[in-house]
Amino acid sequence: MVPYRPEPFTDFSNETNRKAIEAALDKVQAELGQEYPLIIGGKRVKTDASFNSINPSRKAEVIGRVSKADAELAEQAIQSAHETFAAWARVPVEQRVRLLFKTAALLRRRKHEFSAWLMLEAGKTAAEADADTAEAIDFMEYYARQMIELDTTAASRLITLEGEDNDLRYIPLGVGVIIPPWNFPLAIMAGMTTAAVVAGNTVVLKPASATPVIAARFVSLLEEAGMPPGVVQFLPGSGGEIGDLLVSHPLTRFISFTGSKEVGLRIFELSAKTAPGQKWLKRFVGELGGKDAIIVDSEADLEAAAQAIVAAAFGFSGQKCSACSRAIVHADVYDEILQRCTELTRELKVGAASDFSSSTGPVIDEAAYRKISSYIEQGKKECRLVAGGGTAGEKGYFIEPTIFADAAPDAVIMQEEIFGPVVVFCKAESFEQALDIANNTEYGLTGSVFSMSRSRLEQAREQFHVGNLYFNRKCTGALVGVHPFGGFNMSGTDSKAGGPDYLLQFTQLKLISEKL
Ligand SMILES: NC(=O)c1ccc[n+]([C@@H]2O[C@H](COP(=O)([O-])OP(=O)(O)OC[C@H]3O[C@@H](n4cnc5c(N)ncnc54)[C@H](O)[C@@H]3O)[C@@H](O)[C@H]2O)c1
Ligand SMILES: N[C@@H](CCC=O)C(=O)O
Repeated sequence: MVPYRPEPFTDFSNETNRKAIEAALDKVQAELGQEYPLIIGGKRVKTDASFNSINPSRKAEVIGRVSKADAELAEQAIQSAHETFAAWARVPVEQRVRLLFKTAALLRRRKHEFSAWLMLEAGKTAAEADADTAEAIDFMEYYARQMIELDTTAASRLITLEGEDNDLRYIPLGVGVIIPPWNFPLAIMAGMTTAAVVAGNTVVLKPASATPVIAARFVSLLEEAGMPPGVVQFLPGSGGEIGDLLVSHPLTRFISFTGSKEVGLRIFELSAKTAPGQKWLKRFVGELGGKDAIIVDSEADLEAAAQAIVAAAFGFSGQKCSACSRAIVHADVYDEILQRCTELTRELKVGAASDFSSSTGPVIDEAAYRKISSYIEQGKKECRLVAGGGTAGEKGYFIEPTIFADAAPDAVIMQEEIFGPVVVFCKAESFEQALDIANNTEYGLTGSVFSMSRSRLEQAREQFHVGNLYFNRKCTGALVGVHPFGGFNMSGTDSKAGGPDYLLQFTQLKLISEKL
């Protein structure tokens, strides 16, 4: 087994690669409109109730028609996962690990196809889609190795005592409910699902309603790689309709959620209640929102800072929990940075994600379009609009990359997660004040500091309270195994996805001691 290394990104300026993704787009385009049933116990279940997944770049285009689970089918899914758990938990680790290696290999061979699905269903440009697919591969490659590490080293960490044979092993928890977001609809969904599965759990996967087709295709890939029936139930449906049942069910042992603070808090509170017949404390793993800031010090590489702000603010139209939604800039360099960011932003082209000339695509759906548009109106009341602000909702959900300036630290658009292509500039009179402004939201996910001063970087290392802190680089783009990902406060339980401790959340430790 070779050491883990992150999957290289694809250079689409290379003609061969460009032709490959274009061919994949043609192939996927021809497969649009298919029906996607639920999968319970390995059986396909087609329901009368269904919903369409649409292309946010061309909202008249149906990506697929997806069956919709109701309470009865959610109950069946939990029961199926429960019935399968005993057998799956006994499958040797090397077989569970092999499932992830084989799935990663299948995905690697078909990565442009899956990236094409991401371009059409999630509105990701080729580069953003490729990064999402690469991260899905990385999660599986990394968690497979982590599971081997846990399984082979646990007992060796015990203090040996003469006259005793002591064994320590990581065993699974039970039935997990996996609830991923739509914004990394392959990577985060796959990472959450396969981490739980490789640890020996069985799961009910409720995909995000905006991106169920990519999830369906990933589950099929797991089956192709040899996953037994009943290990993963595929249960698309309204979170509002079946979410509470899944979360509060007595057979649910843990919930792994990635999404908004609002929904995450609801699930966290619900999971704390003990249902009749429940005989464990449910575990909640939650990765929630962010209001991430890039601080630019008076002594900084201003061009690098401006490039990073624009890339982190408008990549995937700002629809990343790690996005730079606040630029906190020292007064000495404020006007210069703002000017440069404005220039760079005006060079961006918003368009259909499958149009290779687009710098960024649409936002995900009507609700997001309306929410971001309302924040833009709020920003016009609170701040100075410097770039963008335009919207175009006729064909798709397009919003111009938007810059606001001169915000007060407690402005609404400086405090609340917008989750769109909007960045707000705020002036700081000192580095200390910049840190105070950066720390003054309820979140704590990512942040960056641009400074050439070692003492200020060290001050930020201690005082900038975020789970992923970057120096002199953008605040998005964590790599699996390199930048374990998760944050503080209302950004969640800091599960550190892609990190050495992540699998621990889906296992429990058993000690067996024998007197010799
Ligand atoms: N911290 C991270 O690692 C991370 C990563 C990606 C996204 N996010 C956050 O996710 C949010 C955007 O994603 P989103 O719009 O999908 O979030 P969301 O909270 O609207 O939905 C997340 C998931 O929860 C489901 N859901 C909705 N209501 C539910 C309910 N009542 N019960 C059970 N499930 C329910 C949705 O169908 C979806 O699958 C942003 O806040 C972003 O910051 C965080
Ligand atoms: N892990 C991703 C963000 C995931 C949330 O949307 C990054 O580091 O940019």
